[in-house]
Amino acid sequence: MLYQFEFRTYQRKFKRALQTSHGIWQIRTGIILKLTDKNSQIGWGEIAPLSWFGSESFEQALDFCTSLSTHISEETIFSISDELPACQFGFESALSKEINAPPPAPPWQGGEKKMSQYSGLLPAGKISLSALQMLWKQGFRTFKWKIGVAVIEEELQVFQQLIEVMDDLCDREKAFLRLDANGGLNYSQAETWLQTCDDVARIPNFSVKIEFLEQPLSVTQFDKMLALTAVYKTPIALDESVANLDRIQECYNQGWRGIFVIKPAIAGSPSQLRKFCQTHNIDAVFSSVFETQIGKQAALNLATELFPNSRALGFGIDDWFDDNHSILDFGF
Ligand SMILES: O=C(O)CCC(=O)c1ccccc1C(=O)O
Ligand SMILES: [Mg+2]
Repeated sequence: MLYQFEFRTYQRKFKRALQTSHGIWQIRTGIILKLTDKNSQIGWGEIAPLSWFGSESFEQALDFCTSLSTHISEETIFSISDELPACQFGFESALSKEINAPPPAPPWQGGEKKMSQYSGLLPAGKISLSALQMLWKQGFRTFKWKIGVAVIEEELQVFQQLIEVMDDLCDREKAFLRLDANGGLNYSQAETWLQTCDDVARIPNFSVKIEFLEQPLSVTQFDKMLALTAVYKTPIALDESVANLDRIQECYNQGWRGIFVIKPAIAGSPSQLRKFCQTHNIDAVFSSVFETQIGKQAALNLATELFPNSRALGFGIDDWFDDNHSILDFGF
């Protein structure tokens, strides 16, 4: 079967630039795909590359889309190179036709998931304290905070304030905090953070649980992260190290049984990812790459299918964009 293929690029501006240990990110660029079959049935997909994470770049994805003809087959889609994982995701999602019209309803308006099933993303630094209050009011009870951005002494201080504020907000319920270093710590800093988190777990009557430390060290230091899991109680989650399915498989084969952060939009072919997750019992956290509702819906559908009762979903990022200063033209 041949599909008529059309695409549009988009640009979305962050309200406040995303700061990670990789640097500062101001604008999210991506591509919306539209496939129309011979019965005029439409499937939508999204390519949201993250080149600093190891996926193809926006330019490479755009070159690929431009190189295709206006009518493409399933064979073309299922033979997209593994070098283009975000394209594999976008085209396969469009093929599945599960997303009917852009933009699909936000998941929390559909009623199938509550805010408490998402993790809200806090900005790096002290401003996280006011962001926490806002996200708490919206119903989030799991939060992720970026570390490895400022000097460690400063971040440890904000961390103590953050968990105190969280504990004060808790009324019999529990709250969870994830720390994401984006590979920006050295070994001794990683030890300091893990020890600090282990200490939090021993505070009597404390309502805040440190769920995990995400990607403390760089991708090249897999063995060291594996070693750290044997020393500290606080779990470690790999993110950059498992950016695509090949890397997920590699880390699994090298003995990783800690948490895997899966970002479906850059992980590669969803059908291959499905196969892997169905044959290996992994502890997974699904996470956003700041895709639009189209990619997000496809990613969440996969997450819910594969891990129906999993950890909070890392898709609590809706407040991050300023769409009055964005170019989002889905009017095909
Ligand atoms: O995972 C989440 O909760 C939010 C998404 C997130 O942190 C993220 C978003 C875009 C790029 C990288 C990352 C990351 O996890 O490092
Ligand atoms: Mg991360």
